[in-house]
Amino acid sequence: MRNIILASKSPRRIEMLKRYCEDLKIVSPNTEEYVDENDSPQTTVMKIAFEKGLDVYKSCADKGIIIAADTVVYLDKIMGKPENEHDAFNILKLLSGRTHKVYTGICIIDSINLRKVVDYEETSVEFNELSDDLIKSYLKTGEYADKAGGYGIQGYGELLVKGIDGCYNNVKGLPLTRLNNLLTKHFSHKLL
Ligand SMILES: Cc1cn([C@H]2C[C@H](O)[C@@H](COP(=O)(O)OP(=O)(O)OP(=O)(O)O)O2)c(=O)[nH]c1=O
Repeated sequence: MRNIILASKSPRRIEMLKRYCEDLKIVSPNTEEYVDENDSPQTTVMKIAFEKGLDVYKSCADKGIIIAADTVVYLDKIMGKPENEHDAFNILKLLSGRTHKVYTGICIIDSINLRKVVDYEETSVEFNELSDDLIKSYLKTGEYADKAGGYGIQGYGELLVKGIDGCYNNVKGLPLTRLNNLLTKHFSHKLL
């Protein structure tokens, strides 16, 4: 049985993958998340996921299948985690009453057989009209801080969302179905 190594410090990614990998090894990547203005959101998340995977490939003594991911929100521009509460307020104002895309890039590296696959998943998320009062109440929960786009669909952020089209887990930061398909097709490994 090959080691599965998650290159992430995201509590959501850890929780999601742990359900399928009892002996999951977790290694935090040490990378700067640089966004090139000329890149599409799809290219951006794949590049950053690859950088995270490569960093852990270089630093981790254990060999196995390394999985890394990166999530951004896209509406008119690429949005990562808000810098502060004010930034989060402006992002949520922009998302209010509109449909945005969430992209998660996945990078899988087999450090034994030296194979690598990079891909992404896309989900559309429609937001309710958000009053300034609702945004302020939401920000008070503090949930916005470590989330792309300043909200968490799996938390109080569910009240901001009118509907989604596509993979729910992709919005939470790890598209499990796409990951399982990639693992099965390219690495002969099944999550279940
Ligand atoms: C939109 C949205 C994002 N998110 C999270 C998923 C990601 O953890 C985070 C985006 O940040 P990322 O930079 O993708 O990941 P991270 O810094 O949390 O973790 P690591 O780089 O160590 O893997 O936003 C939610 O949890 N719920 C949501 O609804």
